[in-house]
Amino acid sequence: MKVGIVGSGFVGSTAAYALVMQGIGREIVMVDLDDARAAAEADDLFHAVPFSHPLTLRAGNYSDLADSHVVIVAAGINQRPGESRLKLLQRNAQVFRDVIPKIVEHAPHAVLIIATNPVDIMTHLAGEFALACGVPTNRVVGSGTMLDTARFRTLLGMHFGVDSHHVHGYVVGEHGDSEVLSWSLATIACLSLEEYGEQRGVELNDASRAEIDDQVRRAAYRIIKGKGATYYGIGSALAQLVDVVLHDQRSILTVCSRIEGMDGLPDVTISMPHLLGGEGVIAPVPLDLSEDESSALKRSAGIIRDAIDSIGLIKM
Ligand SMILES: NC(=O)C1=CN([C@@H]2O[C@H](COP(=O)(O)OP(=O)(O)OC[C@H]3O[C@@H](n4cnc5c(N)ncnc54)[C@H](O)[C@@H]3O)[C@@H](O)[C@H]2O)C=CC1
Ligand SMILES: CC(=O)C(=O)O
Repeated sequence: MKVGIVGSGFVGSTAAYALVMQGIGREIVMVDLDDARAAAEADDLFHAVPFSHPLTLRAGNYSDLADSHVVIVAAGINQRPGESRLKLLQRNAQVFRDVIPKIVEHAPHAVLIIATNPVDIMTHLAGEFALACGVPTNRVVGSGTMLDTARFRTLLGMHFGVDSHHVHGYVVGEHGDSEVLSWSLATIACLSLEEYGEQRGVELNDASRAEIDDQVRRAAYRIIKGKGATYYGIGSALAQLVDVVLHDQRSILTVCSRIEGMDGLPDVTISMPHLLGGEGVIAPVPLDLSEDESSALKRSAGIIRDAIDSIGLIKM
């Protein structure tokens, strides 16, 4: 099972590392505008194989992506400290005009997993470019709010003293400043957070909610200020997505995909829980959000829609 990675910087190479460590896939090909960087990352990663799982890993060009089952796209620029993801839009849209048609030309049957920011809009663009080349939009999936959901679950787990694997709760909407934490639906052991907290004697007051909200929403800003980039969380999320596709796992994850006409949202690519399998998106799963969360989701969808409109018609 072959996995391509286009954009072999921090995110692309950390995703490759997570694949190697977990033995996901049998062959990995790393592509980058900067050939020397892709070659160096591939060499370094290949030396981890004897300590993990047998697979082959090498740098290549677009034609080497032929027969890939999945291609991760992490090409483009990253935020500078203090910069929002939306600020990257024009420059990364230009990168996608270059890379998506080349990927689709050489790997027409692959599921594309998009990580480049702003990921909702880049996934929308990738979907349009791919569709123009005959690839259905269900095969274009963005990592969306998988990372934000992981951050939310981690912090709730810490607050309540529970392993985050046993905390269920989603972040939906934009992977960005307007994202929506679905507090009203979060559960531990099938109990609402309030019920679980009451049982265990752990209070969840307005101040702790605000603190968790800030820690989730502003996580990337803080990490980028401290070390220039985030990559371990997203690398792990991307590896999970590859695993889901390669093994047709039918998992439910908060990826982003193009959603047309759901719950009064505009035609937009946005993160919601989605059922995912070997061909990418099977279906989004609408949530019964509270009134406030539902309004916040509509607002978030409007921000994504405006950003899509701001780059004008798709031209390749
Ligand atoms: N979706 C998410 O949750 C996350 C997304 N990101 C995003 O991932 C992207 C990559 O971030 P990093 O890996 O940290 O950046 P990086 O700068 O380390 O790597 C980006 C790579 O893309 C390559 N590249 C640029 N233009 C290209 C082109 N036309 N064709 C092929 N390769 C090209 C560059 O040479 C570079 O190696 C950024 O947009 C960042 O914001 C980062 C973290 C989380
Ligand atoms: C950079 C980014 O999108 C994140 O860490 O959430």
